[in-house]
Amino acid sequence: MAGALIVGNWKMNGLSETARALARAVRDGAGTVADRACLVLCPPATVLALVAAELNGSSVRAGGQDCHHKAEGPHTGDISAAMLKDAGASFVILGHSERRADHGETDAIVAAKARMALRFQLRPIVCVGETLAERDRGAAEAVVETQLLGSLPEGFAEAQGIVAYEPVWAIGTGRTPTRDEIGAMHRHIRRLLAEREMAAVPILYGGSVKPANAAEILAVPDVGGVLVGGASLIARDFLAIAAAAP
Ligand SMILES: O=C(CO)COP(=O)(O)O
Repeated sequence: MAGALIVGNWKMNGLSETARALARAVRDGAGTVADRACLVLCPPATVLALVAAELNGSSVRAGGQDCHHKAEGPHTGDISAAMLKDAGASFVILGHSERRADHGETDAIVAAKARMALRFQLRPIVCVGETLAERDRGAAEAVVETQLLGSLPEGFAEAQGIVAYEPVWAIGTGRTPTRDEIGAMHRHIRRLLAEREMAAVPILYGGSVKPANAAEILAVPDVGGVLVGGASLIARDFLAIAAAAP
């Protein structure tokens, strides 16, 4: 896979008709950015199979937003890595801050989920990021380091795992870190990965990425792509973000 990874996290948005139309519009526009970006759509699990069917035969891939840390069993309401794979996913977002906050996901659980993803040939996108309070007290790098080291399983780099840096205070707020702040954190993550022989792992930035700031963010050294929430629900905006890849 060459070029920047542009991943759309639809979160809890998308019924069949809108999901199908959005997937189709992204698929139809993907050709114009194929030379510099790889597109991935992560819809809710209920529409994953129909999104994957729309994307079939195109360069755009589908992904899940979470998977369980066990392979199968008595876990009412949960979705396994094998189910995501079966529905057409090739990626899965793990440890998103909304899940860490709403579902008490610890680093150890995120690592166990990532292990499942690897077992079922899904590329895990493991999210890390500090809160505003943590940044304000100068703990951002330490927090991200702890999350990173606790959340990545053995074999992560070999299975083409991906890390996403998403400062919690930038998600859905319209507020983004400066270029220097993004660069410093990505450099920090790059060094931590390199020390563990994971230098090739792509590092995405996420948090209020829009067409207006995408070019600036994607040009920051060590930014290998973006994880897009709100703007991924509008095909034109998502494709404009992809077109901003250098
Ligand atoms: O959480 C995000 C992607 O996973 C970012 O969301 P927004 O792009 O809506 O800020």
